[in-house]
Amino acid sequence: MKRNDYISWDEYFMGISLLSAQRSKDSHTQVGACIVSQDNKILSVGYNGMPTGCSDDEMPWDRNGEFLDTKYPFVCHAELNAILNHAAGSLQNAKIYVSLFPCNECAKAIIQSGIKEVVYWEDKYADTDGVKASKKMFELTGVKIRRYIPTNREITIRL
Ligand SMILES: Nc1ccn([C@H]2C[C@H](O)[C@@H](COP(=O)(O)O)O2)c(=O)n1
Ligand SMILES: [Zn+2]
Repeated sequence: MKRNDYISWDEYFMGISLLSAQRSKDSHTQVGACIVSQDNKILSVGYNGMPTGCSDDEMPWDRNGEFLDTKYPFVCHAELNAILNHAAGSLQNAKIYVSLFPCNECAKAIIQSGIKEVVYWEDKYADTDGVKASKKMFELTGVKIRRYIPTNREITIRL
């Protein structure tokens, strides 16, 4: 008999986004992203981290202080990493599952890559101009945004 308590597509892809975030070295905010084709094939994943070749141990992870002493000018966002990690093929009409609503820079990359839907977990920076700009660009370009509705399903993975 077929089991019927399997996870939904949304749970599967948001789960992968949240799992990917666990790879982040950022102690304040860990972000994960999972890009999926129209027919629910996983195309790419990413998380926020320093650019390849920039040592996680040497780069700053601070939030405050002189700009160049903080993580902000250096860290590569989860969404951008997921887009760039997709080495081959097109992202046209794809969906992106993200654990945090995209900033304006990632929004531009999402739009330019052809992604047509953003499914997000959290929008904790909704009051910032960056996120307001993202929403304006998504609206103008017809990129659908949808908040993931938590199901409260618990899955234990013993590693
Ligand atoms: N949509 C986003 C927004 C932010 N990030 C990254 C960039 C930083 O590593 C971290 C935010 O740090 P905070 O200011 O909360 O200390 O999250 C991202 O990958 N995607
Ligand atoms: Zn971003």
